[in-house]
Order: sequence, then C-alpha cells, then structure tokens
Amino acid sequence: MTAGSGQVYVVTGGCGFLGSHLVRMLLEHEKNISEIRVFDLHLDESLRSLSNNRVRVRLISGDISHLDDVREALHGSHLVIHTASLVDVWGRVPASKINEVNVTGTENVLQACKEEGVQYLVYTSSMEVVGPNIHGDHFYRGNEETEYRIYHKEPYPLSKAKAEKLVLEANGTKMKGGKMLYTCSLRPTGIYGEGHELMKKFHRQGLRTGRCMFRAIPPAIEHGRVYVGNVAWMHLLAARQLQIHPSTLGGQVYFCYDSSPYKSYEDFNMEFLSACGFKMIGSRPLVPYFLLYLLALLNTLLQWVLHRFFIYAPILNPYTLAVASTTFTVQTDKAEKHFGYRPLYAWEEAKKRTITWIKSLEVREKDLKDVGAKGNYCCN
Ligand SMILES: NC(=O)c1ccc[n+]([C@@H]2O[C@H](COP(=O)([O-])OP(=O)(O)OC[C@H]3O[C@@H](n4cnc5c(N)ncnc54)[C@H](O)[C@@H]3O)[C@@H](O)[C@H]2O)c1
Ligand SMILES: C[C@@H](CO)CCC[C@@H](C)[C@H]1CC[C@H]2[C@@H]3[C@H](O)C=C4C[C@@H](O)CC[C@]4(C)[C@H]3CC[C@]12C
Repeated sequence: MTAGSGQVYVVTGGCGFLGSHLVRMLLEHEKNISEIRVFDLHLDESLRSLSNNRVRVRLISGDISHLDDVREALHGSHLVIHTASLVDVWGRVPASKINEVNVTGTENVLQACKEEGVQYLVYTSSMEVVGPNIHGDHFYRGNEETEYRIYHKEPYPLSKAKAEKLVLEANGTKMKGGKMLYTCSLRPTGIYGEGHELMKKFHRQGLRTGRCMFRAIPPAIEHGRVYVGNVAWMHLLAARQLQIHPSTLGGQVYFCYDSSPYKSYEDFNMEFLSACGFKMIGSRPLVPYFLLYLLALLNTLLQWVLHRFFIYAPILNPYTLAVASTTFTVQTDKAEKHFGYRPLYAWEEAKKRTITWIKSLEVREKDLKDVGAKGNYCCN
C-alpha cells in the first residue's frame, strides 16, 4: 500500500462512537488526505483494515492526558480533530479523571499543536457547555447567539466548557516559526445513530420489560438530537474550510444540527424502537415528577453508599433527570453560512440506518442466546 502526498489528519478519540464514524466519513469524502492517524486509549483494530491505496489509516495507542503521547501522534500532521473525551454524567469516573482527560488532554493537544507546528484544530465540544442548566431554564430553538443562564456544576459539562474556552482562546496564537494556530469548536446536541451506547442500554432495558417503555418525561419537553453521520460530516467540512477561510471559522463555535425532529428524549428514541415492536406506555408521565426526583436522589445515595464495593451508576440521577426534563433545542444556520454545511443525511435516511442497526443488535442477541442454549444442552 502506498500513501500519497496529501494531508495528514489526526483524529483523537477516533475509535469512539463519533470518532469511528468520522474516520469512515473522511475516508469516503475527503479526497485531500493521505493519512488518518486514529489516536485513542482503546484501539479498535477493525479500523486498520479501512486503509486503501489512497489513504493509510494508522492506529496510535496513547493517552491524551500524556503530553508526550500527543506530541508524538501530531508530529508531521496538518490538522487535528479532537473528539477524545470522557463522556460521563453518571458518576462512573471521578471528577479528577474527567478533568484530566477533558481539560488537561485538551491543553496537551493545544500545546502539541504549537510545538509541532500543526496549524488547525477542530474541537468536538457539546451543547452541554451551554445547557440545560439545573435551574430548568428552557433553551427553545436557540442559536449560537441566544442568551442563556449558563451554570456548570457537574464535572462533565464543566470540563467541556473549560476545554472549549481554552480552544477558542488559542485561536490566532503564534506558533514556532511564526505560523498561526486556528481553532474552532463544534457543539453537538444528543448524538444518535449506529453504535450509540445509550440506545443499546434503552433497547436492552426494553427487552427486559417485554418491549414496553414507560413514559417518565412530559412529551412537550423537546430535546435536541443530531445524527452521528451529520456530526461527522460537519467536522469534515469545518476541518476543510478552517484551512481555506481561517479568519471566518477561527475562534467560532457552531451547534451541530440536522433535520431530526424536535421531540422529547423518550419519544425520539421511540422513532426507532417502535420499528422493533416497542410500545410507549402512557401519553403522560406515569410517575409524578417529585417521585422520579426522589428516585434519582435515592440512586445518588446508593451510589455513595456502594462506591467502596462497586460502581453503581444507573441511568437516572438528579442531573440526567434535569437534562431530560428541560427543553434544549437548536435552530441555526451559522454552519451553513460560514462553511456551507448542509446535512448529508436526511432524517428519513438517518432513521432508516439507526433502525437497521438496532435490528442487527436483536439478531446478534438472538444468536448469542441460541449459542448459549446449545451450550447448555451440550453440557447437560
Ligand atoms: N454522545 C453524545 O451524545 C455527544 C453529544 C455532544 C458531544 N459529544 C462529544 O463528542 C465526542 C465523542 O463522544 P462519543 O459519544 O463518541 O464518546 P465515546 O466515549 O464513544 O468516544 C470517546 C473516545 O475517546 C477515547 N478516550 C477516552 N479517554 C481517552 C484518553 N485518556 N486518551 C485517548 N483517548 C481517550 C475513548 O477511548 C473513546 O474512544 C466527545 O468529545 C463528547 O464530549 C458527544
Ligand atoms: C429519565 C429517563 C427516563 O427514560 C431518561 C433519562 C435520559 C438521560 C439519561 C439522557 C437525556 C439527555 C441525555 C444527554 C443529552 O443527550 C446530551 C448529552 C451531551 C453529550 O455531550 C454527552 C451526553 C449527554 C449529556 C446525554 C446523556 C444522557 C441524557 C442525560
């Protein structure tokens, strides 16, 4: 295999949910690159086989919180897309660790860019750098200019906000040799699509309750969602255009959006799960909010009691309840205006792909069960 003389892109967190879609997207749609360096703590070996005559996919095992690892990965590259992050709003990981990966890791990427002369950095931020806040202020069809009472307390949104600030402040700084560093930040809302871990959890949970989902959140609460393929596409375009129009994109933030419908978190999930025979029970929440909140508090208490023995991190806690119960939706065309972004996948296509993936999970689970049953039969 020969690598051409195109650009070298580094994708940190390239083996994750978004990262792996991004690597595939770059391979398919970015003609100007000859090497993609996939930097991750946990490597997905299957990505290696994506190399082709034009582009080499190089897997690099490293820790974003170690400057030496990052420096080495960036050496001789042209652009970094920094998606690596610890995504945890359940208390699975200590706050100090989240900070180390999300904030120190980003500092390291910036430092390595400066030392290695890598001029362009696209950062994957999150809607969570804005909200929803825990006061329950709704952000209804807002855009990048909408005023909002930003209030961060939880380690994950706090770390993403700090990291984004660092990235934006670094835009325009002079690097070794006089070159300038250009940065921009993309803020996805809740990403969905093939490989979405939380969707797998809801699906598994629903199978246990006979394909019944129990409504907990009022259907009028809108939660912004965006298809992973469109988030990846937006990263590709931002990376391309940051190099062509650095003064337009540099230092800017962009919400990630597409034509996915505005719905509550639960109703949105049902768009896919109902195609697999799942039913939503209740047109209104089955449990009053204060009971749900007590349950969420109880989970926090149990987490604290049990933390010496194991990590108890259920989906529901006061923070996830607050996020799910507060409207946060975006309506903007800033990315279209600044870099010509239009969703690559229409809603119907995104939905079809996500349903196909969920159905494939069912087939896989059934196969596993069958193998298990055969195994039992042999042993008995
Ligand atoms: N999933 C969402 O709904 C969502 C929404 C908005 C923003 N985001 C952001 O998108 C990005 C990708 O999220 P995702 O959902 O794909 O998460 P993910 O957990 O699937 O991917 C993150 C990747 O980062 C890697 N990583 C973690 N710690 C690392 C370290 N110390 N060194 C190197 N690599 C490390 C992980 O191994 C993983 O492959 C994150 O920055 C996240 O904050 C996600
Ligand atoms: C009360 C439950 C009954 O079914 C539903 C709880 C749902 C929550 C677990 C999720 C609701 C909104 C999600 C978050 C949102 O989509 C955006 C995010 C930003 C991203 O950067 C990280 C993930 C997340 C915080 C995401 C996490 C899960 C929810 C809180």
